[in-house]
Amino acid sequence: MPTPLPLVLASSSRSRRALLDRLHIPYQCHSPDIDETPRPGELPRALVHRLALSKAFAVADLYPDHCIIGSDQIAVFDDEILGKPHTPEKARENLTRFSGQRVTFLTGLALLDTRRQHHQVHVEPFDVVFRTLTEDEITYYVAKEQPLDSAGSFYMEGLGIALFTSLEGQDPNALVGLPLIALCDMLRQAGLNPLARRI
Ligand SMILES: Nc1nc2c(ncn2[C@H]2C[C@H](O)[C@@H](COP(=O)(O)OP(=O)(O)OP(=O)(O)O)O2)c(=O)[nH]1
Repeated sequence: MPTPLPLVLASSSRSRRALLDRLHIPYQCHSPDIDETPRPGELPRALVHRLALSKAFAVADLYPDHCIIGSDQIAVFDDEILGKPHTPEKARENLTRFSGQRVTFLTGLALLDTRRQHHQVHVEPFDVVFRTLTEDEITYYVAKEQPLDSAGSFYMEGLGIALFTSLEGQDPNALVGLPLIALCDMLRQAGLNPLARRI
C-alpha cells in the first residue's frame, strides 16, 4: 500500500469543500486559475476530463509530494454545454429551458499524485428530470436561493429539490460537485482510505 500523501483540493468551490469535509481527511485548498473555455469541437466528456485534470496540474508545482483533487462540472442540454449562470436572468433562462426536460450533468474528477507523477480521472454523468415549471415558480426559486455559482442554476441539496420529478445516477454528490463514491475509490488506490485511522 503506497504511503499516504497530504491532500490538496484544487478548487474555489465552497460546495466542493463541504463535500470533501465529509471524508474527515485533512486537506489544503488552492484555487486553480485556468481558462475553462471549451476547445473548438470539444465533446462534453472530453471537456470535463481535461478541465478536472488541468485544475489539479495548475497547482502541482506548489505541491510536489501531494495528492491533488481537481473537478469540473457542466450541464449538457440540446447538445449545448452550459456552465454557471452568474446572473439571475441567465438562471431563469436556463430553468425555463430545463422545464419538463431531462438534463445530463457531467462531473469530471481527477486525482493527481505529484510524488509518483500518476493520475486517475473519472467522468460521472448524473441526470435530472425537471418538473414542468411555471414562470412564477422559476422567478420565486431564483430569487429565494440565488443559484448563480451552480452549473445547473439550482442547489439540489436546497430548495432546488422542488424543481425535479427525479434524480438518476450513481452518486447524487456528483450533482452537487464531487462524485464522492468515485473519489473514495481513487483515494484508496492512492493509499488514503477514508475509513482508516490516520496517525
Ligand atoms: N451547492 C451546490 N453546488 C452545485 C450544484 N450543482 C452544481 N454546483 C456547483 C459545484 C461547482 O462549484 C459548480 C460547477 O462549476 P465548476 O465545475 O466550474 O466549479 P467552480 O468554478 O465552482 O469551482 P472550481 O473550478 O473547482 O474552482 O457548480 C448543486 O446542486 N448544489
